[in-house]
Amino acid sequence: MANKLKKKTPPPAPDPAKLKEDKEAKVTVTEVVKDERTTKIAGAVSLLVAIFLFIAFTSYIFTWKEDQDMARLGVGIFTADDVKVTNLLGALGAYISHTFIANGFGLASYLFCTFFFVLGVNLLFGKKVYSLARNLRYLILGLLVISVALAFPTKGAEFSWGGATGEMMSDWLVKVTGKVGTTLILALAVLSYVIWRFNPVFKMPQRKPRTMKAAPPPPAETDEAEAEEMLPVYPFAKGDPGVLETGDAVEDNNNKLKNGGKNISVIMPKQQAVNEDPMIAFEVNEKEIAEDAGLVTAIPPKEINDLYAAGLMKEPLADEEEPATGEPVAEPVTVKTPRKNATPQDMELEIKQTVDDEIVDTEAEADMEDNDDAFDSEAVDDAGKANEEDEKVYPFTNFKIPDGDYEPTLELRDYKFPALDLLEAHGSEKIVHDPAELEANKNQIIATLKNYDIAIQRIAATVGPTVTLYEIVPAPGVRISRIKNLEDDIALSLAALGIRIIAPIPGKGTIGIEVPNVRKTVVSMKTLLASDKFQHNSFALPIAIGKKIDNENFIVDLASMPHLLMAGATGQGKSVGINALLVSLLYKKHPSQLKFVLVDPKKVELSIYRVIEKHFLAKLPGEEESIITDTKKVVYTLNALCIEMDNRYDLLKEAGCRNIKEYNEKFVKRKLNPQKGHQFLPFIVLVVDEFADLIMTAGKEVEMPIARLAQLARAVGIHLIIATQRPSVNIITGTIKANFPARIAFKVSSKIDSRTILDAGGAEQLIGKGDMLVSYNGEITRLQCAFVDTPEVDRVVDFIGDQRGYPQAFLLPEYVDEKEMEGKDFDVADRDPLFEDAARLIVQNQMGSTSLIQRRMKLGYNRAGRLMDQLEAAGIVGKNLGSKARDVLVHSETELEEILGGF
Ligand SMILES: Nc1ncnc2c1ncn2[C@@H]1O[C@H](COP(=O)(O)OP(=O)(O)OP(=O)(O)O)[C@@H](O)[C@H]1O
Repeated sequence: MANKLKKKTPPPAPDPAKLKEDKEAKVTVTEVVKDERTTKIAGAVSLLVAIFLFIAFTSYIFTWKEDQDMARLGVGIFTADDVKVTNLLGALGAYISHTFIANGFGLASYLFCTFFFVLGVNLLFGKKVYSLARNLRYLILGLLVISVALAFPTKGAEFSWGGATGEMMSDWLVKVTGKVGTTLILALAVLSYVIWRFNPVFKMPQRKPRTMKAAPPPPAETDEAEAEEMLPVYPFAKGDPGVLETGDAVEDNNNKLKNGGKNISVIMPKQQAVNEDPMIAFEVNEKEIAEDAGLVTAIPPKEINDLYAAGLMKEPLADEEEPATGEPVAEPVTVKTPRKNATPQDMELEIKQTVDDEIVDTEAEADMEDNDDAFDSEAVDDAGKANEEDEKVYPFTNFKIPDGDYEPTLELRDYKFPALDLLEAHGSEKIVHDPAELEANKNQIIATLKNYDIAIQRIAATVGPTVTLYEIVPAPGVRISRIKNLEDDIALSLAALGIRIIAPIPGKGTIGIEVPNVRKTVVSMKTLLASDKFQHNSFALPIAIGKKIDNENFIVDLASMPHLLMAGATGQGKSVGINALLVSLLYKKHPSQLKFVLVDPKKVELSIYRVIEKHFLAKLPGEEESIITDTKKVVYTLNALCIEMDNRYDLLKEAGCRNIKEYNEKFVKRKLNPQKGHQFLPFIVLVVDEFADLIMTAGKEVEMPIARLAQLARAVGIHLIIATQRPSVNIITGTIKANFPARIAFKVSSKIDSRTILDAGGAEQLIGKGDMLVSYNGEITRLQCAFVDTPEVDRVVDFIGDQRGYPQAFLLPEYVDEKEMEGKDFDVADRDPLFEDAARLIVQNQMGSTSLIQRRMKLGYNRAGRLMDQLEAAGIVGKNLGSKARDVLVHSETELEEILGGF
């Protein structure tokens, strides 16, 4: 040691000339002003001024009497010899307080403290923590309103509550409007100021959330500053919505967090808050976070026990369970906040742009009305004036119909599409942001990870209607599987049900943690249907299902799905989901284009649609009820649908078309002869509300036709929506599953059920009430299902049902149970009831073709073949000639009537 000390030689003295030269070259006044330290010092000074004013003013309230004589000396107070002031801040405090309070604005002068505080914080932290412009507006208006409001009722009092300015303005007001007028004006002004400044959401202090709706309405010319006013507010930063930095403890009652927010900066990106889908970027100061690591242990043992009891401890998801959250809508855009004196700890404003652009702000709601009109009139226009234009785009069919072409809607040409105002917005359409909740969850996630020595680079949040997605970018070298294995720990530390970890989010290189929001937002059907994506798409069967986490509307084409399997435990939103699908189709399709076959073993869920029987429903010939509830009838109906499918395939084959779209186009262009059985083919959507019930009672009899339809019916425009409460393997068999690539899972009771429906876990962790996972196109997306209430559906179907419909429901082909017909084939007495009709058809057309009977009489192949055999036996047609049509032996109808009369 001694040696070392000895060896240590003093550094060589710097060359003074050189030093001088350097200094002169580097330091300029501008640089001093721009220097980060100068700004920080200015910030500190400003904060000091705020504190100084606060103490001086407060002290003045108690000492003004003693000090007022001194204060009246003006600046002389600083030079007079015998000055004795009692203000805590001495002569300066007394003088300034007197100037601000007595000569100025009375107690409203406290607003100056907030102004300097805001200025100080902004300068000190080198960023726009609070909006200065907004505070300036609050200050100016507050000074005017508060000073007059205080001066008026306290006129004549010893203490100058409203200051000289307040008194002067109050006197003037009294002179102009009288005492009563002044009272009213002031009451109004104070009320308006309070509403503007502390808006009504502050009435709920238990959570202190702030919705977008709660933001003050922006003035006509919305600028950046105004936009900021719509940002959420931190509880402790009351009145300074938007941004938080270095907050003290953010305490969330639900999460029992203590001391969560220190040294973490949060920026609420204003642009997104105004639009929708805010991406809230948290920047993490890792060094300091280490101190927060103890947070997890802050959960009391009792709560941990509760969480165990609530079943929160669960196995981590297996690899193949990891679902994709939505399509990669747009890559996050990173915008460096333009500001001076950037330091390594500086924040970045990360904005995740979304595709969708409606909802969330109040403006969108106002637009809704316009959308209603546009949507409505467009549909009615298209339907009603179809033949007034030379060439028109047929409503929602996506092909053009020139003059002279067949118009399928002609029979119901006055049909009016339901208007959007039949639906409700369901109160809050606004995504609720609770910054305290976000902050607390973020801190918990970081702290939990930190506990396991997992460092992260960044964490960002996307607030959805039901859940918030926290995206984590782990530090280089961190194994993803480690984070995945912490699912239970994170769920435990957040004390919330329904947490899912997606590691990694496909295509993004981040890890997602979905945490349910404390306050959830209802996604109304109305918003979805009013959206541009729904109104202007080229889908054959557009269905609005719900909203993704990033608030993008999930609107897809049922025709390309092409069938949908829905499962979910009872009470989790299945029926609402089915109604949402049906209502979206009713809003987009003309009765000539779409028919529903509704199967409802529960007998109550779909009966509401009975009133649209003559417009949109299909049923078996001779049936009273159009909603099928009886299992036997369901079997008949499914088989009838199979016959319809076969018949349609025959038609398509004959027309040389590959699918229903080509066929209908050809038919509309009058290239197909209706005399040969051709007709415009509407889409048919089969909806089964409780599939499990059917399988239990009819088993294979139901499963087989369903599987057949699912395999083949797509090209001929028959689509299936099958829902079940019990997604067990004996209900959703391999055959069914294989043919339903698109599946929806509402909350289910077990992971096994989730695997049965989605081939992946996750649905057991949903939170119910329309929270769902959709497996579509190989991706699993979490959605909040659109909500449409029964009264709304009632209004829509009544609106349709009140209009003129077809004379009867769309008739499906008749199905006769083969077993019932056995042994009756050639018994003349037991001849098929349709024998005479078939005979007339054959004689009229002079064509002994089984497929003609099949198509025109809407019969299955077997029954048509049997009829043909009976016709042969009766001598009406000749022998079977293989692929060629049989000879017709009766050449006129008179001759036929004679033969028939003889039987
Ligand atoms: N998308 C949604 N948004 C908000 N709340 C919903 C949503 N879907 C369902 N709910 C709530 O959940 C309740 C139950 O929904 P629903 O009747 O659709 O359940 P279900 O799964 O069909 O039940 P069941 O199988 O017993 O008929 C509804 O009354 C509603 O309050």
